[in-house]
Amino acid sequence: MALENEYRQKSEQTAEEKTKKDPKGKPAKERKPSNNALLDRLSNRFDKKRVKTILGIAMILFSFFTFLSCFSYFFTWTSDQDRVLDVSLFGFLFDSNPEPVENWLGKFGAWMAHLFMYRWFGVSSFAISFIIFLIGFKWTLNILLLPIRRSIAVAVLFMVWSSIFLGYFVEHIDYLGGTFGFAINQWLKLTIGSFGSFVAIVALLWIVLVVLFNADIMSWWNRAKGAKESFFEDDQPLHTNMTDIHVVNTIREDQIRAEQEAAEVNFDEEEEEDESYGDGEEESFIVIQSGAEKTEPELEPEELIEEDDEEEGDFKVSIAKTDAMLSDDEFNSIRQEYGDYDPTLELSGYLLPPIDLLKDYGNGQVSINKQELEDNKNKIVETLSHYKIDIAKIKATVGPTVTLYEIVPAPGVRISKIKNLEDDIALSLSALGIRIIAPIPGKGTIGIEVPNSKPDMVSMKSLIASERFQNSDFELPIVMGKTITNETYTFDLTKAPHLLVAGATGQGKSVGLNAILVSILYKKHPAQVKFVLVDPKKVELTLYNRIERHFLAKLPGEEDAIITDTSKVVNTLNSLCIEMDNRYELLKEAQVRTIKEYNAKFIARKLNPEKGHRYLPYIVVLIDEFADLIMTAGKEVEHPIARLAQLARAIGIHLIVATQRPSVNVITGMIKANFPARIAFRVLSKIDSRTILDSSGADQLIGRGDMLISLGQDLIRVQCGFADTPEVEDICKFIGEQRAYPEALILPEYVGADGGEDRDIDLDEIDSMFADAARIVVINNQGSASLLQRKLKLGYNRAGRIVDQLEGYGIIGPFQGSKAREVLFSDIESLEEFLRAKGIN
Ligand SMILES: Nc1ncnc2c1ncn2[C@@H]1O[C@H](COP(=O)(O)OP(=O)(O)OP(=O)(O)O)[C@@H](O)[C@H]1O
Repeated sequence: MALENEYRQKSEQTAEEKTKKDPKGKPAKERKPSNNALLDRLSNRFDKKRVKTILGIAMILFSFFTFLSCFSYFFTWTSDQDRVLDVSLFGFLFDSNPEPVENWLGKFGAWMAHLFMYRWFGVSSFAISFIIFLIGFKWTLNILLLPIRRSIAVAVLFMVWSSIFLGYFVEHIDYLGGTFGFAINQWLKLTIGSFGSFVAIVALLWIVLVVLFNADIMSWWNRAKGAKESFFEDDQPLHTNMTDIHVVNTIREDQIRAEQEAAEVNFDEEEEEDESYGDGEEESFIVIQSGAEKTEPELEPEELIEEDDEEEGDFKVSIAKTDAMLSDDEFNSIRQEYGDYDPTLELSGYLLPPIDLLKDYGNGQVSINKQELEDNKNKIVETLSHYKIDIAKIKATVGPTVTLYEIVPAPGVRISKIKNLEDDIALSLSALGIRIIAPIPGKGTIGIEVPNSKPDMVSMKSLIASERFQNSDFELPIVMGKTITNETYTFDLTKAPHLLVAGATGQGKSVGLNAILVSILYKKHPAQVKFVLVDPKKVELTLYNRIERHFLAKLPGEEDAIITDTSKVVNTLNSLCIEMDNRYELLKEAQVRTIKEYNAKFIARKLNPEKGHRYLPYIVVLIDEFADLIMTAGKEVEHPIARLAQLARAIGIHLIVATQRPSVNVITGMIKANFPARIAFRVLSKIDSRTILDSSGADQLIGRGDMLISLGQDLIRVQCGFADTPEVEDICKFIGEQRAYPEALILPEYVGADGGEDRDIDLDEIDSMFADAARIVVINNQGSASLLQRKLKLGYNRAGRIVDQLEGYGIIGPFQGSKAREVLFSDIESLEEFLRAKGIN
């Protein structure tokens, strides 16, 4: 119905327009065309598209002309050269010599061929004809034979190179390398000699291949051995299978469509018989002549835009034409030209730090002291024999700092008996840091780890340069150190997915954190990963200030990216929670489950940036001195950390939390549950070791980078890689001096804690029993109104109000249905500190 009405309205409008026409049937505006209208029509006639088409035809002709004249040059140059040598085109075309030239395309052909073949690039100049033809063809027929920009780049670079190449080998045939190739070779041979020139030319070819195709020679060779592929498919190794791509960059697609539309407009214009009737708008419709009003049923009413009738009874209908569709080939060729999205493009010249910024400590080999091994073995066997434990077999594996003695006990020996002898064996070996692993998982032997008297240092250089690390295809590769069997220990932070690091002061924690950061810096581009660094000690991470605009993220309006102030930590963590929620929203819209899938889709241009999609870098949040933070900010930090730890793995936010004091009020159950991956440097007590690792062992480490890593399953003893502060400084300097983004990655704004959760609760309104109620819920570890009712003899309503206030202050968690509310303070001391800070008694 609505469509019918619309159609009727349009018919009426047309009738009105008809009455405006003069008796001869011409539209009123056409009767006296003003000068302006004429000008408009002229400019319409010579619009950009038409000029392009004309130029395109000229270019195609010219390309054929240059091709033929150059081709004929091979046969005619000997007789023509005298005449074209050193004369201008004009002088040559209008000289008085009546004798014809030999070139098949006359004087102009002879002159052009001489220019291309002799004066410019020799035979390689055919590339010029090819480029002109390609552009002409595109402009004329709007058909892309090959990706234009890429083809020009390929043609020009190869033209230059082959001209030099031919000039090197065949000096006496001028038209092979042209004057360009000849002159460059002259200069090269003079400067670096004949052999040097040859090497330079080969190197230049390599550079050209790398520049154009990011050439990986070996993979080409392998592919060449396999299937035969087309030239331009071959040279774009990054492209995914084109047929899989369903969405193209919409801006680009619209442009192409608009261009095609424009092309047809002009075409229609010429078809029209009475051009004086057409104005710019009318020209964009196909004109269908019909006998009478019968056309109506065949048209969608909304498509009918205008009727332009000259004679009564005749019915001329204009319909809006539908959008032109690209053929599959056209679509793919455009996409080929555009290529995948490259997140690193903005800093495309970025260089990863070179390995020589790191120092060698030792020769990277484990030094073996046979005498020591023998002595230790004897002492172990002796000690055990004192306790009547017989050994069937003993074997030693020497690591950088520790040697593992594997024992196969005689049948009938109880394993726990050996385990209990830890201290006795340590005494007999007079060594610290003996650890007994009974049994070694998956081996059926008992391990005794004994520190070497002269431990070897593991340099970060040897780890970074290791094949295992360099060949790893992890998303966030970390190389931590060497295991007891001297293997490089690497893991993927995204799989961890969060790390808890603990160790008493001076045991190598800061060095370990540097190893983590350095690993990522040696493998990742600034577009791929960002760090949020929290350093309450204010001195440990300041080195990384230099890479702020490359690798760091910060809150809007903040001066420093490295956070040293506790209150800012709370804001930053909450801001990260917002970023997490935003990222989940993006993932939902993209219908993917992880950041990896999301980025892959974005790179393949399947997600539209206009809809808020963007390439998502990983965010690594590193918090040093977590204990300090918990002491000052309490639950305010614990809460967002727990939230991030629970949810952030899929959207690429990974936490590394380090602490000197791994006590239970710092590493609470909530934190522990969400940090399955733990690294323990030496701690001072068994209890601390249990808190961090859920087992003892960290208290028996020897310090100086000796550590235990648990990524969820087994405990692995690793000697941490060492990179000294000046080395880290050099790496940061190297990165910092390169071109950077205008600023650090800006995190979403968060209305701070001072203005956040407890802002809407007025201190004056706080119940006089609030502090007591808070103590009761913390002591009883139960956040319920009924508890307060009972203990404080309160009415239901007042107890309910106090519970709301406790929640508002972050002392208890939100309402959880039938479950009791979670109490967010684990001990009364931290609550008292919190209450004092808030001025509540
Ligand atoms: N992997 C290692 N190899 C060799 N020596 C190391 C290693 N790690 C640490 N050390 C030595 O131990 C010293 C202290 O290390 P580090 O500064 O990392 O301790 P820390 O645990 O961070 O102490 P704090 O918590 O007080 O900052 C270093 O200066 C270095 O001499």
